[in-house]
Amino acid sequence: MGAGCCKEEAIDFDGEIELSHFHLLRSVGKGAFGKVRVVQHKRTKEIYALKYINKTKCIRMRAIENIIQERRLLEEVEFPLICNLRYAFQDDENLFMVLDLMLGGDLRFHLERAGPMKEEVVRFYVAELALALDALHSRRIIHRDLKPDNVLLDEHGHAHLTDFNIAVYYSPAKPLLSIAGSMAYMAPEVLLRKGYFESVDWWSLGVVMFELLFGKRPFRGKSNDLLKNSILRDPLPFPENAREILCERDIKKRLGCTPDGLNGFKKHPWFEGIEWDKLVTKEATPPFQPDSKRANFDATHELEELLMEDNPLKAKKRAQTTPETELSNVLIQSTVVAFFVLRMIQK
Ligand SMILES: Nc1ncnc2c1ncn2[C@@H]1O[C@H](COP(=O)(O)OP(=O)(O)OP(=O)(O)O)[C@@H](O)[C@H]1O
Repeated sequence: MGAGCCKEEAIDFDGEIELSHFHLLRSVGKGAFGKVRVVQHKRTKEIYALKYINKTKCIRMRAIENIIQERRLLEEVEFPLICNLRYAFQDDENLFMVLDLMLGGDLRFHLERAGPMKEEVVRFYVAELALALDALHSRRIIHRDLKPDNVLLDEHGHAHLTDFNIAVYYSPAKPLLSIAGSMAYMAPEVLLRKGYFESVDWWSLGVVMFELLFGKRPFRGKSNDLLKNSILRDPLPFPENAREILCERDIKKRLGCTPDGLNGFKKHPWFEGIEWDKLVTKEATPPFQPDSKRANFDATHELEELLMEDNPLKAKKRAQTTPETELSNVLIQSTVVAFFVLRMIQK
């Protein structure tokens, strides 16, 4: 008879949330600082996405401030069309964020798989994203990185805004100056460095709308200078019936930025037929439902994890500190302190 070798340790679900509270399931994605996998809470059986970020890598890539900001913003925002944060915790190696699971894949994946989308499909996504942007802006948050890669579909086909890595709080009294985001989606006012507010997100939404409709971006260039030139000077690309919706260089005329804000946007004839109230509650039926029998993500992440992972994710008790973990914890703590001191000074 074999010895009883593998009895699972009792889990204290009433204590602080930690990795051992979850079953680790398949990998669904990989970002610049970490990976994303499906997890199931062992007690509630709820399924989530777990985003985990290696602390050492994060320090090496000078990204701690972004990660802290992402977590902080997500803790304050809860909206049906945003990929919400449910729990956050850490162990010695990783920072963990448990998010709503989006099984429908991101819009970049769908663009690459099926090419340009039908107008009614794009209209639906643009309308949902407009509501998500408005929810952020009403909390004085600018996303700054809206692009198809950062829009995730749930299993029914509703669009959710995600990736708050470079999102920021803003004050109407203090324009932002820093250049942040993916250049192809950047508004002219970011590139001109004259200061900007939330109008930049409405511009990016226009670029996304164009890309979903036509399968290519409206402004292109082989170098950053050429791309910048294209964004600042090329003729505005929209077809007449939707031209002034977005990608309008004059901020005063850009929909979403006009004095009637989101209402101006909702009233535009291109959105005729959209039932805005039903969108917020997700009662509207999406015009495209992702295929639940196929993986809606790049399966190489999973393969890579199986074949190449030399340090697979495991639930570990937080250790007696080693010099290395001590160093990363000290670095993280001092960055957190510096971050909040800086914010207080800025206020
Ligand atoms: N909540 C989620 N549900 C399902 N899949 C997700 C979820 N969040 C992310 N993913 C998948 O994981 C991939 C990586 O996401 P992640 O946010 O880590 O990286 P990223 O978008 O490159 O951002 P970052 O700039 O933070 O690295 C996404 O492209 C998406 O396919």
